[in-house]
Amino acid sequence: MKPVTPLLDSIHSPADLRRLPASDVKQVADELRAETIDAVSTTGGHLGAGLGVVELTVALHRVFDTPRDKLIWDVGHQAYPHKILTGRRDRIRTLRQGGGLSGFTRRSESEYDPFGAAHSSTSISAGLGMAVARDLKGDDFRVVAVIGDGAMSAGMAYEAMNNAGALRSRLVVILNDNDMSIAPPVGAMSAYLSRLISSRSYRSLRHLMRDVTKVFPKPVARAAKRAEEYARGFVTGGTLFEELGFYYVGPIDGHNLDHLLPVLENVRDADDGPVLVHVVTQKGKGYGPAEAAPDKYHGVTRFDVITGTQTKPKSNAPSYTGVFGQALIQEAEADDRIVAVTAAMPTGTGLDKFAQRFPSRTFDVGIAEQHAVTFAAGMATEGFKPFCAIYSTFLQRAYDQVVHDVAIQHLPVRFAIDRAGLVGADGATHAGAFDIAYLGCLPGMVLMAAADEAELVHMVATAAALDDRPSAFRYPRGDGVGVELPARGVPLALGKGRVLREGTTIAILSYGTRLQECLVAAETLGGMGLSTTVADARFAKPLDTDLVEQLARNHAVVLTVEEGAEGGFGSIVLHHLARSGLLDQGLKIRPLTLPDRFQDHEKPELQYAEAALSAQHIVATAAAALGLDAPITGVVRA
Ligand SMILES: Cc1ncc(C[n+]2csc(CCOP(=O)(O)OP(=O)(O)O)c2C)c(N)n1
Ligand SMILES: CC(=O)[C@@H](O)[C@H](O)COP(=O)(O)O
Ligand SMILES: [Mg+2]
Repeated sequence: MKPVTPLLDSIHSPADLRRLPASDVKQVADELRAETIDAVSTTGGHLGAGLGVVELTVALHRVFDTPRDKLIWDVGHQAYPHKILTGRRDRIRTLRQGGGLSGFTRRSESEYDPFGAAHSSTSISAGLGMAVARDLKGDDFRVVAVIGDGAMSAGMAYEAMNNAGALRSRLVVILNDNDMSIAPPVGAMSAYLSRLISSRSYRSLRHLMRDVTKVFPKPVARAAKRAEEYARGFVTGGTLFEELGFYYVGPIDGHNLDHLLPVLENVRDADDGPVLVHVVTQKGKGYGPAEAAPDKYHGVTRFDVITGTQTKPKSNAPSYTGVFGQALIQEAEADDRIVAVTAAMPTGTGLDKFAQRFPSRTFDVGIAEQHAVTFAAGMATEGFKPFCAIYSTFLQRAYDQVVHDVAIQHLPVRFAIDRAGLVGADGATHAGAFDIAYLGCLPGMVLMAAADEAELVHMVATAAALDDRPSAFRYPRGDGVGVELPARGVPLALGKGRVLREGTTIAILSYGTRLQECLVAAETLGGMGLSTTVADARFAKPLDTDLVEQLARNHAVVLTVEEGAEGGFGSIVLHHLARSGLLDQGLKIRPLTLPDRFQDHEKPELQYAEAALSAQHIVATAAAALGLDAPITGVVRA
């Protein structure tokens, strides 16, 4: 049953919220929470983070003049209540569905989203950029960046604060500290924030206001007060944020509107330098199941609001992530030099199981992909065998570390690249589209893509055995195809593919899990009288040049198929064929890749149809190369 929300029903934009009497604001927050829970129960998506910022969202839109004042949500996964308040309530039950609202902030979606996000720790940099641009233009809007404690583990946040402290531009940073990342937070910074909270505990409103008014005095008294402020910082030891040039306010109970509203009003009117407001919240606040298990309710499938039970789709196959985690445990049982590194995604990468088995050989470094890669490189110099498990999209952030710290030094770091290919509801920001291209151009890398879960087990073993160079193997989000798993992986012959089906006219060379679609396509082509070979390349680097040349020589048409952007596997094959002169003889080659555009959130199978990578698109492409027609039903590539 839909929640009853009379006040929320009267709010069509934050201006309506600002017109309500103060006595109504708490009820607005309660209704907003109920609406968020109900909406996410029908769509799935990120739940706990949004519930934790309901009061903060209401307070920010009430105090600041959005959208003229810029409100930037870090990651953007907590922005569903913000979307409801900013004119998108009518579409909130389309969240993350094809054609519906994005699960993150997005500039093209609303003027209330001044900066798009989904990868973490960008908000302070973006906010500072806006603040400095405002100053250069002589404008006077305010800029507020809301960043979580988990996101505060990333280097970018400190790069931005370092710059902000020096520039002294007017900027408000809200540190939303719920003492959680997706998993429990890790590291010294997290411990520091906990100490900060316990040493100051929650300040009374009287104390907070005294501190806040002390630091934002009338202009005449400003210089003297600044001296006093610095003196106070020395006496109390200050906070890290004060040392970086921010005025620190907090800790504040982020669910108490009587505290939030006056403090935000004061910092809104501050006209000197950056301010950091430390707000303490609870992830999942106000929804029992999410409060009890914030990790499990970070991202949810559809669920029953009464019981909290999430709908799990039935599957006959294990997830690739689970298979990876298990295969790595098997390898690590036999080789105590194997260690595992995750950047704040222990469950998402399957390393949670590895951590249970080998706690001292597992390293969760927090949201810090750059550090994760160089840390792994350092371990490799000492003879360890690091497996750095990072989603394809998040590894983008650590590209220079992959090049400079790993590849140039030929260090045998193993990259387990999860979420390779399209990921569905998280959309373009999370798609693993580029890793084949960005790793494929690096000299000396070994690159593999698993065609099914058994292949993945062998690739883990292959990487474990590769001691003299860096390697990477990619696999997608979701479940395998249900093949039998080997008891233990067997290292593959380096740079050798395999032929699964022999034909004479068309050759399909697959790299990754599209192999299943290629086999279906070959069957259809066979039915059309077109004899078709299907091969699994296994390696993009080193490329199986014998196999590629043989396919080119013995077939009229060669298709390459991959779940990656242009510039990846197909390009490597094309370069080889061009250089060896095999394109000079009239061979028809068709590289099938992801399209040259960012694909929106949608069900993965529809995304692949849109990308023209489904079996019927493979058939149509092969047939068209021979001047034949093979009609496509359903989604046609845009
Ligand atoms: C660069 C990057 N790495 C990893 C992630 C995956 N991720 C999304 S939210 C999140 C936890 C963020 O914690 P916090 O900032 O404290 O926000 P909370 O969910 O607690 O509100 C992580 C690890 C990401 N979005 N971006
Ligand atoms: C917001 C974010 O980046 C993560 O929560 C991400 O949505 C997780 O994706 P998976 O569900 O694929 O682990
Ligand atoms: Mg957090």
